[in-house]
Amino acid sequence: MKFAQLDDTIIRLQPDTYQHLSVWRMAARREKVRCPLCDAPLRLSAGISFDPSFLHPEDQLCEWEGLEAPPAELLAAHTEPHIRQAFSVMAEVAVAVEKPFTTADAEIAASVAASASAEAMANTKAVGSAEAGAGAKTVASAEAGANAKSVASAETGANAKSVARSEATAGADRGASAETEEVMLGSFRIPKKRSIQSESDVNRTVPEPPKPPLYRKRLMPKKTIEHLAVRHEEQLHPHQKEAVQTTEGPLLILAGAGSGKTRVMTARTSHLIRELGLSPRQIMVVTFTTKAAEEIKQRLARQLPGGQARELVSGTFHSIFYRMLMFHQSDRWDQRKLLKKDWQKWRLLRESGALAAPPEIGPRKESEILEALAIISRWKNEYLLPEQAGHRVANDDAERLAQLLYPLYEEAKKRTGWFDFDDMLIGCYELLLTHPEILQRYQERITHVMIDEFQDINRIQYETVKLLAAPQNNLCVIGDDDQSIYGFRGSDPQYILGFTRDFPQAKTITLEVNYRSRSSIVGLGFSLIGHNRARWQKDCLSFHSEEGETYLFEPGDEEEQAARIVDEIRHRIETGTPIGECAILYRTHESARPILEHLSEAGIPFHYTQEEDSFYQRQTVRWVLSYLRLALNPDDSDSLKEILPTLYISQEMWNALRSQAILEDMPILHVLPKLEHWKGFQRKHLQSVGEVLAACAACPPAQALELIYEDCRLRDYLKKRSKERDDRRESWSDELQQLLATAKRHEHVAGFLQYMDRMANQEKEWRQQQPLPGEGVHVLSIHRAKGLEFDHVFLPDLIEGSLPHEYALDAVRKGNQAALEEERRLLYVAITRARYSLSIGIPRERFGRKTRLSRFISEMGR
Ligand SMILES: Nc1ncnc2c1ncn2[C@@H]1O[C@H](COP(=O)(O)OP(=O)(O)OP(=O)(O)O)[C@@H](O)[C@H]1O
Repeated sequence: MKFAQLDDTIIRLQPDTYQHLSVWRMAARREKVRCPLCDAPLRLSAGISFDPSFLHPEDQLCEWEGLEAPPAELLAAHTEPHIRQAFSVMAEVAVAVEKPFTTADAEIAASVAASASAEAMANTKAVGSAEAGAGAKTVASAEAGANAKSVASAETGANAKSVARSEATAGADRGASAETEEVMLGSFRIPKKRSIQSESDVNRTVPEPPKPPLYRKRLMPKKTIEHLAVRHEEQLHPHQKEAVQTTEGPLLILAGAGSGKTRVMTARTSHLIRELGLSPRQIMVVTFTTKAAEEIKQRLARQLPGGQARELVSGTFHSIFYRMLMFHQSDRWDQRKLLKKDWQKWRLLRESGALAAPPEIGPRKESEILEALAIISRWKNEYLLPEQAGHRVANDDAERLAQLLYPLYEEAKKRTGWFDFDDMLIGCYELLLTHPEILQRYQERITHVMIDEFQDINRIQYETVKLLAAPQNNLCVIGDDDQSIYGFRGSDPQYILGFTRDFPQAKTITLEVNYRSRSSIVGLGFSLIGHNRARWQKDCLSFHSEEGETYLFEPGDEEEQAARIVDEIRHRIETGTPIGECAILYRTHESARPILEHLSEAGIPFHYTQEEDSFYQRQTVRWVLSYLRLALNPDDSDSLKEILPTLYISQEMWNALRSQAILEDMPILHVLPKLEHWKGFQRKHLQSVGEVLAACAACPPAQALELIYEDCRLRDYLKKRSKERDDRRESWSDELQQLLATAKRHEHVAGFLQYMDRMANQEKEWRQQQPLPGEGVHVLSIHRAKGLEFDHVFLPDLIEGSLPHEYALDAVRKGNQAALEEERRLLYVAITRARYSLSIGIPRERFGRKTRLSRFISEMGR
């Protein structure tokens, strides 16, 4: 149904009220949104492809379910003018669910409030609450009103001031002016300059209400794509067939996304064996992932008799090269000596004494060493040996450090027998180069080489392949320069772009028909990628004439974005989509967390490969949660111990503190300021921390967090710490905001803490227990999605700083466009994974800050 009751008010779902969806969703979670007829708690279902509605519980039959408009008699009981009603509803909901408005809500509320008469305002319930009207100054957002109110009601008058202060900072962050004097009106603050005394004044000064967020819009491609004119009855398009049947000499297959590379590779291998009589042992097929190699083998197994497919030399570069090394030099390449992780390399450097050797290195942070190791790895992939790298002109400090460390790292490995992945590539190349007899054996045995995803090859891989393929050079490379997304690992699209220079006799075949995606999806991808300069110009045709679904949606923030995606997935599953055909592809892991939490809450199984450390285990998150735990239990010594560094208390003081607590038989938090050791200002601060935490226990969790960030000075501490560590990413700030966003969904601190504990435990399960293939939604990074396809694809956070990523924007500011081109290719890969529908999320706020639309949106569509 399209309406519901929230306390005494009838709320209606129609385009001009959609901006309240996130608030109403939260009220619904607390069972405050009910059916006016049967009083059942209603769920808000607001996905992407359909308009929102309120739903009864599945087992509740009600004759109003599905009703579009409230019956007249119901409306008659709610006669307030629309504007006043909207204001009142928003104010009430904000207080009822203790959910501060987003900035967008606040702006709308402020302008709605200002456009109604002051008198009308005075009549609304929210106006006149003494504590809210305390005349707090300089708060820029309506959030502050709600906060000030709940803090005051928790009888922490002193804190109201500081919450207001912290909100002012947050408001200023989001671009609102914190300088303007304001007055309280209900839960809202209106700039004092805007008189609310007379209607005519109001009319003169009222700003236009901001554009309401877009619920959903069809995104049409800038460039129209033609459809394949002639449908071919056969399994292969004539160009695909030509690629399959061209078996002698070098061959470059330039293939657009979804144009059938995997199909061609399988058909070509099968053709070589079945038609030309080659043994599978003569064919080497290199794929980018082990999974892709397996897929080709499985497809071949269906076509070839008796286990022949298993004899094919196939796999990733690393796996094939490693097998060769093990065969010829097994003692040198013992797998137990493989440095798989960066921290192992760092430890090796540290323990070998390399870091202490040359004085130029000086004391270095772990992050600097790891950055230098990444540069070393890139150099090795480019086959730049230590001496050559040492002669390069270093671009920055990180490269200078890498130049110093490179020979030391190589020396340390040599001495101890350890090796890394890059050594395997170099090892194989040098083995073939220095042992002509071994090379000749391979050259005679392997007569045909095929390489998939050639756009992501690096120099050392390419040089090795050239050795193996010689002298016949039956080398078939397949790739799409537009899908080159591993620049940071030393891959370079220049190799695919320069293949015909290296092999002038090479034949080039272009596959231009996209068989995978519906036409508007193909069009969006093609329009976008056309903005890259460093690429082969290709035409693009769509096999399918149906348009498909391409949506932009604009949720208030990342939480609402996650809720919308999950509602849409639930709807798709209910209408028959297999669950494994839905995929959420993200640029960075921060985008995944709210989505995983919402999927978990909705009980929808998902596949997720954790690539980074757990959000819930990060130091900043642990500190914040420990503060909250201490607020609930001042005797929680583990939590106090955890936050000691943030209070500038050394571990030595810990014993004194514990003894004192036992002596005085008092909670440890209460003993804290009493120790004799403290200087005046420190004692004062510790005293205030105790008081603030006592107040936090009674606050809604979002307000409690604000108090901890500001009044316990956790934000100051984190800022200082990150400056000292020269941490340019400042990820702590995003972490604080993510916690705040999650806290806003909870009513009580205890409930929020329980939820976070549950998520932390579930996250461990997410890592270990994956649903069976096809039985879960896929949540994966765009990098990992390469080569895959799904019916419905969701792309969250298409905003500046996320995609394109901040580091690419930084590079652009320094005049380097290459990173931006790689970001564009990443988005191209993401778009072209979708068969039927593509939904792009643009949250208006993220991490509590206003966002800007990704520049890529206007490049691809309108
Ligand atoms: N000739 C064809 N007729 C019908 N369907 C085809 C044909 N060629 C390929 N397809 C289908 O198109 C889809 C994309 O094919 P495939 O995965 O081989 O493309 P790809 O070029 O490897 O894609 P990408 O590089 O984007 O990962 C698959 O579902 C495949 O079955």
